[in-house]
Amino acid sequence: MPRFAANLTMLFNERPFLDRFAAAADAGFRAVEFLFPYDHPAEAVRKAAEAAGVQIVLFNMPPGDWAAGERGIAAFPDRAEEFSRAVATALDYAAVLSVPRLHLMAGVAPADATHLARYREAIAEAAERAAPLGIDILLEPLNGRDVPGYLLSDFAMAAAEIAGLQRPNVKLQFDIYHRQIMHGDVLTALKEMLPIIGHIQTASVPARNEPGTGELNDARIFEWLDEIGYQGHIGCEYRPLSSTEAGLGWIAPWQG
Ligand SMILES: O=C(O)[C@@H](O)C(=O)CO
Ligand SMILES: [Mg+2]
Repeated sequence: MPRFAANLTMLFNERPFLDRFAAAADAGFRAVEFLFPYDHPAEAVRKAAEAAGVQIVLFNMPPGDWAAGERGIAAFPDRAEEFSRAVATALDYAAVLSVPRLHLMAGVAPADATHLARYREAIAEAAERAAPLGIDILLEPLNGRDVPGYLLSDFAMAAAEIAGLQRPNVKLQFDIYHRQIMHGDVLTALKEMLPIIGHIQTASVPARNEPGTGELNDARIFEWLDEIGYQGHIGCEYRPLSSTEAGLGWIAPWQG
């Protein structure tokens, strides 16, 4: 049976961030993920998750100036010091929150030799510092329609980077929504990439709403993940069509 994690950046965001943990638990979720916890002290986030009885399975490292459109700083040679501080911040939060994986965003940058070399160096640094804490560093290709110019939009490139780095705690964040927009062939790719997948996320395509409302047979994909032996969580990273709760009918058959 697939295990779903509510993405608290997109779901239950009718409420303040710290209230979303209890709302997710009330809706039957036992796990959550989100983009960024950094507006709140780690201890406050830990207490909210603990009180709700939910496990936090993923969040992102600081991405630079998100409001200004930045989507990561890893690929920029002149941001190396800021990147090192971001690693420290993310690892501090992950330790308090007992979170086993962090998404490292590349940045909106050309995939030229300079940016690629720095990207690899940054991933290696994050992986090296995360390894003793048992934390995985995840790379997620983002589709080029939502994030034009993002350095990592190709799943084969992500797989090649992970293979090239040869660090067991660097893994792929396979977001089915981005995969379908960029390449399609979702079932085959999930099976082939399973050995390097550290986390999966889902949403309908193309509108990024509830599973079951788009062009893919999402129920079949969830069955497939069981068939191929995926053991991790599936992050529900979609924008509800109306309220979060009103749109949760799709999950009933999977909540046991
Ligand atoms: O798919 C996404 O957009 C997220 O998983 C993310 O981390 C970057 O926006
Ligand atoms: Mg995603």
